[in-house]
Amino acid sequence: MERSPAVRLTRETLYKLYRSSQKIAALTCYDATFATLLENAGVDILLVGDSLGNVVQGHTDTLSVTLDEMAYHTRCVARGTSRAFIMADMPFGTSQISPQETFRNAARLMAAGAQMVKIEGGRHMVDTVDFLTCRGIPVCAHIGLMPQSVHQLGGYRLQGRSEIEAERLLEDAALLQQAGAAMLVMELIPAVLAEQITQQLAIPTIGIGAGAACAGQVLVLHDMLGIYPGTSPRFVKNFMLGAESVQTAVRNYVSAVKSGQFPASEHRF
Ligand SMILES: Nc1nc(=O)c2c([nH]1)NC[C@@H]1CN(c3ccc(C(=O)N[C@@H](CCC(=O)O)C(=O)O)cc3)CN21
Ligand SMILES: CC(C)C(=O)C(=O)O
Ligand SMILES: [Mg+2]
Repeated sequence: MERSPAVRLTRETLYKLYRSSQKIAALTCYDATFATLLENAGVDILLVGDSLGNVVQGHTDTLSVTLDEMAYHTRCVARGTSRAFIMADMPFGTSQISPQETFRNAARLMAAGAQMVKIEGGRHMVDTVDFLTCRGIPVCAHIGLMPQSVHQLGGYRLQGRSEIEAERLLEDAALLQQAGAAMLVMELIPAVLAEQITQQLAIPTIGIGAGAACAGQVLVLHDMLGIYPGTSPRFVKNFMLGAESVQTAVRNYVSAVKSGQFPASEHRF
């Protein structure tokens, strides 16, 4: 039975895709026009990413993006959609102090139209994930390369290379799921590790630079349209090449994710 069009795609619908082994297609989105386009092209999750610091604001990292800015872009995306699932990033500095403060900040993004917030961090975010989840805010955890920690990590580098690092990420994933995380984004980790983590978990994993075994994939919109200046990371594919319109490019991305064709071996580590 089709739900009424007024009802937004729910987390249960995403879980249904996951349980029936259908891949979840996600893209970042920052405004109403693209929100409508992506929704009509079949994108399951619109992520209002703090990557807007790079692609919208022209910064070289995501660190200066504010909660007000995230709420503004979340409102723009929400107005452009009627059924897409909207996830919003908690920007740098809004989830680090305490679970209480994080809840207050996350509530702003939920009020702006998000159905779930995403928080960068491993085991040290367990209390926060539990606090939010118990109080009605679904959380997507984000491990591996955490761009908000770029100065700690020493660059946008592949994570989980050594056995010790890989073991730690496996444990982080299990702890975050146990704390109530509804989904898990894994960024820039070896494909075999992402596969192991995906198999270990009962919640959907969404990969970016994490191979094809994840339950879903996400890319930055401007990267997959080939319009972000500079050289792209290895995990990016330009879907505008050979496509006659933006709509077609996005549709091709959705089918490539659903069929498991993307990411191919040249996009993995
Ligand atoms: N436009 C855009 N796309 C993104 O994917 C993105 C942003 N902005 N802003 C926030 C972070 C930064 N990200 C990045 C940035 C650079 C690399 C990168 O250059 N990676 C190289 C080296 C990997 C390695 O071998 O260690 C690569 O080839 O993928 C990866 C992720 C991901 N996020
Ligand atoms: C790349 C995705 C996962 C993200 O966090 C963002 O766009 O900010
Ligand atoms: Mg982000």
